[in-house]
Amino acid sequence: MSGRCLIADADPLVRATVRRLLEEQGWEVLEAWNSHAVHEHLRRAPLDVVLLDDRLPGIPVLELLPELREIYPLTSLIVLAENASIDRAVQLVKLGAEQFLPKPVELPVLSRMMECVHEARRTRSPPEELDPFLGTSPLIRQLEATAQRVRDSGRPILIQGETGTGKGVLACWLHCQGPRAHEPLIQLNCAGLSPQFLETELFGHGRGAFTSAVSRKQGLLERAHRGSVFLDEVGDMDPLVQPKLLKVLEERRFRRLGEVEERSVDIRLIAATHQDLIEQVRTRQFRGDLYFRISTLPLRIPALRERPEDIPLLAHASLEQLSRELGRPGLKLTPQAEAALRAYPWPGNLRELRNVLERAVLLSSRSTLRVEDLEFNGFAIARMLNDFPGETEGSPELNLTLREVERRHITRVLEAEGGHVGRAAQRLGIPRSSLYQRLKSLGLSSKV
Ligand SMILES: Nc1ncnc2c1ncn2[C@@H]1O[C@H](COP(=O)(O)OP(=O)(O)OP(=O)(O)O)[C@@H](O)[C@H]1O
Repeated sequence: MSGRCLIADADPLVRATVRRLLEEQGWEVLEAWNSHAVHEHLRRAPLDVVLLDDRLPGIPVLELLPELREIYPLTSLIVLAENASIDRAVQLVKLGAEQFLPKPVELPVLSRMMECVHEARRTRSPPEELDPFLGTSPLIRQLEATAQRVRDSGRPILIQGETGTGKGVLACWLHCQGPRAHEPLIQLNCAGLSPQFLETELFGHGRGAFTSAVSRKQGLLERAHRGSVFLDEVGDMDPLVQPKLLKVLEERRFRRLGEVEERSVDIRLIAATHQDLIEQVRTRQFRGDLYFRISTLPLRIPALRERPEDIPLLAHASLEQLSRELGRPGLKLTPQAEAALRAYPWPGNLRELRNVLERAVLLSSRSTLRVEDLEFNGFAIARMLNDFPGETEGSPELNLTLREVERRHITRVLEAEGGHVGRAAQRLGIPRSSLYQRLKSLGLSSKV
């Protein structure tokens, strides 16, 4: 058996006994005598299992467990407890303990438990990582090249892109492929958070900082020490909190709410937004100094409609994933269904593509999906089915030429944009001049 485990117990005798047993089983064993040392070990390198004494000095185990669960979801936590009741065991498991073992520890029981944990970890399939750069379009190739260049820099990164373009997926890639990969990645969505909640989440608070602050709380920045913080929807960050974030980025120092003592922290910020931050700076919703600080390395993820040539590849990758997840091998699309996917403007981007395909797979018993299996959102569905009608034998629309399909699609996008050629061209992913040329060659007018 192999794996890295940590025995966290203030009693050196317990540590030595457990260490001997586990080393005989082939585990690499580390020791900690308080909660601080547990965090230190976990920060340095990933651990498969942490054996945690219920009365470990430092942060109380009831606080430590959910914290570890959140920051290190892949580490198994086993609590060792003296005179513990069933209620206590249930409470510990609810807070994130995977197993519970009464003290004094019976070594054969511990040995068996570690074998089970090892077996469960061995058979647990790793979460599937999504490739943020799937596609051959110049826009996505350029994004990958820029992301590769900025990946290893410790400077803040700003990811911009419409909803569902994969900003979160790219943030994970930047962290997991970068030099901080073995340190925590902590994520927070700033949308809709009150300034006080956002501040305590980020910076933590001291005891009595406000009425309900009965104990001290470590903020996300501290938990992300040496790792990365992913702040999603950073454009929604309350203006009261923005200068405090700027201070952390510039001086690497901050204060917990209600404390005077300054703490230092080393984090890499990855921020994301679907908003136009420059416009927000202009309207004074976002501080200019913070914008300049976080936007030195900007990455813009293109919308799906700007790279329609990537849609078939992305759709097939999603179908392969769905095949594995749902046990439905050989999922495919008819050429007409593929064309319908390419023609749709995808306001919800990759998230919507995945949803449309998942719904189609779940609702259809066919393994080759047809146009009528695809259900697009709202108004688009009627139009899509008009343009790409059912694939029943002999359907006259099957005889539509590509030119006719193109004509119908351009008309539809122009209508949706109220005849605005610039915006329609953007949606179609082509330059304005090309759209004018196409309108002319198809005998269409931009007036709708
Ligand atoms: N590279 C990708 N390959 C396949 N699917 C993807 C990819 N990127 C994103 N998705 C799909 O889109 C969903 C949304 O991704 P993500 O949350 O990263 O987008 P986002 O831009 O952060 O969205 P929001 O603006 O709403 O926060 C994912 O759960 C996944 O289903």
